Amino acid sequence: MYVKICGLREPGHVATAVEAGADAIGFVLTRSSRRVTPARARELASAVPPHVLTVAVFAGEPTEEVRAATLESGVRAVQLHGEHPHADFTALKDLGVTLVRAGAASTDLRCGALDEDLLIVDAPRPGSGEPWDWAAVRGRPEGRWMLAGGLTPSNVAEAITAARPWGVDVSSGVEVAPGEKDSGLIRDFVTAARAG
Ligand SMILES: O=C(O)c1ccccc1N[C@@H]1O[C@H](COP(=O)(O)O)[C@@H](O)[C@H]1O
Repeated sequence: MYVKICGLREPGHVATAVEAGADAIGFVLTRSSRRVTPARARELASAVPPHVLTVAVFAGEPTEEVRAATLESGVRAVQLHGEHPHADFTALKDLGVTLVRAGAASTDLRCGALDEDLLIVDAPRPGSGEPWDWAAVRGRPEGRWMLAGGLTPSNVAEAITAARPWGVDVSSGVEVAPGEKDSGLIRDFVTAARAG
């Protein structure tokens, strides 16, 4: 089970996620209580070993802004939320980073439909911590796809059973307050996801 921990802002939480065995770590570069600057994302990403994917998260920014922020942060993957045309993914190909498309269950559920490398199937309001009907997508997404939206250490096993994803992605569920991660919850989430 591939595990991504998103919305990290502090070096201690980055270290915890790496030690706990996360496969990917996300930095939010869009409007959010978890937002960090590209410079801060670079600082945080510099402590992440190469086997862990560093991801910059965007939601609706123009491609040129995404490109500039990605280069400045030095991350190895870009995650785009929202209604992006195929051309936006094509325009980012030359960056040589992993492209991640994120959308709700109503979007095209074939990973690679827009030339992305990974797909995230998320709640209607990304980053809200709101659970949704995970079972509704069971058997529908194709390829390498992660389930997100309202996952926590307590419910991730149930969500995996319901939706049968390739991976899982969490932000709110490992926080004690909006934007405030908790090391214990990060560890618990990775353990529960792997056991699920
Ligand atoms: O985490 C955010 O603040 C965020 C803001 C805008 C777009 C995406 C965001 N995060 C993504 O949302 C899900 C996690 O949601 P949840 O908080 O666990 O319910 C995940 O894909 C994050 O990368």
